Amino acid sequence: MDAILVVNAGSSSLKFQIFEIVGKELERRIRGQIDGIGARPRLRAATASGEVLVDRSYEQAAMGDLPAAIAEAGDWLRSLDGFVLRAIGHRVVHGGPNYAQPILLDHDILDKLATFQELAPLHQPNNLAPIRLAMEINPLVPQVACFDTAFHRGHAPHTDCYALPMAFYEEGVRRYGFHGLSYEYIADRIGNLAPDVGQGRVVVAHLGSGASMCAMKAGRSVETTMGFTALDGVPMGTRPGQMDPGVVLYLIDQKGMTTGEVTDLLYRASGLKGLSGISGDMRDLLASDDPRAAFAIDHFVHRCALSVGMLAAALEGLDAFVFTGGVGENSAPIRARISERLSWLGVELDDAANNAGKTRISTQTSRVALYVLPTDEELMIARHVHALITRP
Ligand SMILES: Nc1ncnc2c1ncn2[C@@H]1O[C@H](COP(=O)(O)OP(=O)(O)O)[C@@H](O)[C@H]1O
Ligand SMILES: CC(=O)OP(=O)(O)O
Ligand SMILES: [Mg+2]
Repeated sequence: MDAILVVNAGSSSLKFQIFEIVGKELERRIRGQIDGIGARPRLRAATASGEVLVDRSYEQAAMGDLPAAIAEAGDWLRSLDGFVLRAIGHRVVHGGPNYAQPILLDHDILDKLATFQELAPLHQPNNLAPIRLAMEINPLVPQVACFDTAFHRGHAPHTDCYALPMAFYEEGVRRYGFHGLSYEYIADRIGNLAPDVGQGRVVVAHLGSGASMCAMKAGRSVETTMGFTALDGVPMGTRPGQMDPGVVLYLIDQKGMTTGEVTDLLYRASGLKGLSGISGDMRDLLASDDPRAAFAIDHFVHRCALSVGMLAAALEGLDAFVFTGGVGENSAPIRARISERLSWLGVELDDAANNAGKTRISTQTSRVALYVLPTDEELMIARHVHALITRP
């Protein structure tokens, strides 16, 4: 069968899906992921009807990083029969100032995308590695990059600049924003689920290992919490979120830290992991009775609540709030903690609906509708790829 393979390398997971091309439609055939990379790696894949094809756990040392996961997932995918790959779609986190649309990849473009590696060190190298691998193994199969930054590209310049001399903006020092494929999918989903809400003022919280929020008006991004890199905004599994840049100067000047050491601290050793000293995985913190775990969760909830205030100000009001991403989709207690902090905005959580994992989790009287919508970055990528390869 004719198929599109989609690859999505996140900071703690490698997700993949295979879609069959059925005329103008796409039908999901296989969905898989290696998650818990660096903590408790596990490869799982299933058919669209839920039949488990593989479920393998690994020692942390056996799969300590994304490249190891890419190799393992690649081996497993190559063992599948029956698919004729018509294209491979990739999530590429940083598109810089010039890539605002999905693009057919060649070696030149790949080299240009590699220049953004320093702006997304946890992602970009891992996004580009499977592209290079597939180019070697399967040079005739078209490959398409879909960018996490693209959905935010319509922001007004006075909102996506930093208050630095404008020359920096011109050379690309801007607030790009990320998780755009997730937000684009959610905008589409909410537009179908509740068309009035989709036309309104919506804040979407993508809370995963990386986390950000997006303010949407009529389905378009107008503001977001992440910036030049995926370090900004709300605290994450291993990244601090918004921080005074003076701290970085202090680390370099007073502590004598090198660029590499600061990069490592900010991308891999901060956030929930750094603050708790226990883990960057929200599941571990929720299960722990160590007060440092509770402290890190308090900080996370506090910073999320502040960000919603900022984004509601950008929208001049709020009609709906959506939880998505690994934490947003799966953790009723975190949703409850954040919702509680939004009561001043007119948010009323329906506890029973929240605990039952319903799609709509606000009460009938809530001024702001609350939703839990599982994201599907891979489907969004597959749609872009399909449109691009079938374009006349
Ligand atoms: N039941 C759960 N409760 C709390 N957190 C969860 C739960 N399930 C998954 N998570 C969190 O989701 C994170 C992964 O989210 P995901 O969006 O898949 O991450 P990535 O950034 O790698 O794409 C994990 O680090 C874990 O902390
Ligand atoms: C941009 C980003 O942080 O992505 P992820 O959440 O997949 O790590
Ligand atoms: Mg992700």
